[in-house]
Amino acid sequence: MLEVDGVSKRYGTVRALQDMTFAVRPGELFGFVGANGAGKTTTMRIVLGVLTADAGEVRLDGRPVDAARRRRIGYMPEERGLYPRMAVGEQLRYLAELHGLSAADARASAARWTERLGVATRVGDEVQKLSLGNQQRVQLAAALVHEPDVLVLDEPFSGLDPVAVDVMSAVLRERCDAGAPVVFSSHQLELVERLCDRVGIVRDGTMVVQGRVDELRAGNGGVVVHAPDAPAGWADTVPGVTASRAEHDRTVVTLAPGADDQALLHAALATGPVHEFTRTRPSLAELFREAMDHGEHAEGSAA
Ligand SMILES: Nc1ncnc2c1ncn2[C@@H]1O[C@H](COP(=O)(O)OP(=O)(O)OP(=O)(O)O)[C@@H](O)[C@H]1O
Repeated sequence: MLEVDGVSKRYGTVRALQDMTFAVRPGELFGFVGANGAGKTTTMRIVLGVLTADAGEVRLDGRPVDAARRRRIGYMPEERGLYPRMAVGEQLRYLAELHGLSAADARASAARWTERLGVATRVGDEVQKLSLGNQQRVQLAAALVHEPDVLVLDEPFSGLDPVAVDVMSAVLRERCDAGAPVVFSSHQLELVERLCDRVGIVRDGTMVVQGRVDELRAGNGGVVVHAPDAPAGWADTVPGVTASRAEHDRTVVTLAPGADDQALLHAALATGPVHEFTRTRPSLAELFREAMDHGEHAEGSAA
């Protein structure tokens, strides 16, 4: 389990992180989202020890992350950081050996990951000669080549074509299924929604929303009702309804988190026939916008 606990960080007068707190469990894919400058990269750099926190602690399996524990983390930094003039295979073997693998294991691991990530034919080429998307595949191979127990990836999907997105998604899911905690940042919210078990939304250096994707989406639900004989405002007095509006011949109702939709259904049926009663769920993008607008603290499920 990877825990970021009460981490704060300033760059001079800029407050980059304020009491940043979240945990990623073994076998969990955690999506880290937030506006530009929200503090995602700073958090990841602190996890990897590239930066030191002013306050708070990062723990791996309950213990502060020291040099030995840090070696168990696979990291894809935002600034990437491969050696442009070194050949792909040589670079991966070097990184694996740097993390303690024997020469034979490093060779086998580099071969396995370049094959898995579709860059096996490029092992002899300098990194700078690869397209950006292929460099990114190599960057993921670099994060994985020492067989880490934990993955921390800063925007691994940016700039990838749809096929590469599928490869990257499959590999991340695979590592999770093997029991690793995996955290990655992304601005591609549809992808995060589809891929992640849990998400955290960061605003101004603080985690403002976190929870299971399905629970967060279910918690703020709405209902579209088509009850043609219902009088205007029929839903307004139903318990649990926080807002309702007419949209063409439908009523669009917002329910409070956890409200019973059956009370609404009974109220609709009491007005006459009901031809449609559909639960709608906000997308992660809508939840994100809401979190940016309001910024209140909200917990989807216990962290
Ligand atoms: N080296 C630095 N010196 C001064 N301020 C910095 C430095 N690095 C980051 N910051 C500031 O810290 C805040 C958090 O930046 P950070 O890069 O962590 O955000 P981010 O969520 O990763 O953003 P993005 O989505 O744009 O990558 C921002 O206000 C940024 O301007």
